[in-house]
Amino acid sequence: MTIDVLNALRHDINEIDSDLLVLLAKRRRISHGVVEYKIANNKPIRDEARELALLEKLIGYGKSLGLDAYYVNNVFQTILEDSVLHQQAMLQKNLNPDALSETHRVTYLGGQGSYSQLACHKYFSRRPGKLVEIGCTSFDEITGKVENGQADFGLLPIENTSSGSINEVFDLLQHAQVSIVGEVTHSVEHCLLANPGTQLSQLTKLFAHPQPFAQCSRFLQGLGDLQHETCDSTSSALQSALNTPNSAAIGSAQAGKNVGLEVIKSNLANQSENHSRFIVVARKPLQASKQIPTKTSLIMATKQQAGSLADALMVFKQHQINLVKLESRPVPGNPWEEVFYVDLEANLADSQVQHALEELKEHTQYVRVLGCYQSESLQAVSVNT
Ligand SMILES: O=C(O)C(=O)C[C@]1(C(=O)O)C=C[C@@H](O)C=C1
Repeated sequence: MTIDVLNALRHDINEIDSDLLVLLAKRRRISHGVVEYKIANNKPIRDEARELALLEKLIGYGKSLGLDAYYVNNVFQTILEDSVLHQQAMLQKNLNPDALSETHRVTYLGGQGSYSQLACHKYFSRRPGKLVEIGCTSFDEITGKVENGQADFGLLPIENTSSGSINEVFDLLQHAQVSIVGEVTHSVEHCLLANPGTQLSQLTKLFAHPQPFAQCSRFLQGLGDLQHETCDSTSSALQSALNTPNSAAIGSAQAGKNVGLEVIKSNLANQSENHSRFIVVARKPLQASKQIPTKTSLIMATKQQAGSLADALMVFKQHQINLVKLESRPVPGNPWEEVFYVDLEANLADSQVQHALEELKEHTQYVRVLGCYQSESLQAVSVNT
């Protein structure tokens, strides 16, 4: 085969790929039309029976074209996830027209290439409008900018599959005057990034935010005696590595590429599936539609008596509310007192949630709702392939 033949084949592939994109954009536009029907008829956005029927039909058709079921299923699950999340975001915009304006001023930790920036792009890609990004160097600064109106939204990492809950953010939520209005999960693929030509064996110093250090602890133990320097954010770690000979930073491959650092080792995280969940906060709460899956987050301090936490949790059971997260944190200045962070798989507007909150008062010193928001963890429908 000559190079001309290869070029001709690549040209054909390019054309097909462009056609696929045109069709995907067209599909998305049509699904936006479906939202209007669902809003007008008060129907849930997600229709799992329709998704199942669609996937089964496509898998069958794919087989007749020589495409295996696994491949077809994967491609269309991705398309459906995009479709559902887009529709849900549209519905939320429809419900909160003033809060979700044409320009979103968003503040997050770090700058170019930080994981928070990647998560911010993912979240706002489904919420059309001009994005004005404001990088910060601490979580306090993020909530501060939201509180004083310099930013409309703030993005805070709250938990990670390798390192667990991010306590600093939970503690901040005790006093910050913000509401949780959304969440986004982003996969975090840590790499060791160094100036081009640097070998692993030459490294004497490592820069990273405390979170990547914690999430890659097993890999780092195996590296021996390297000096660790903690940085405010992954972006500042990258800059430090860039300016320090025989050093490296922990960050994403994309972030390294943006600033001219090379990947010298990838897949560093303790868990192969390393994901971070971020919450999106705003000054005022947003209304969350009952047509989409939602979470309600709250903080409560139980009474200082035996069994009060169990009694409080029983309230959720009695009202058949699924509790998906429970985290305890000390109260600053009050030794041995704890507050509990609770995520419920429910909508604040549901009557059973309202009743539960009322009953909860009997077993707690205080309860504060942090927000009710669209849950972005979508469970894919399961198809027999
Ligand atoms: O058919 C619908 O009801 C749609 O909203 C479209 C669509 C899709 O993209 O195919 C999206 C969401 C539903 O869960 C099912 C299907």
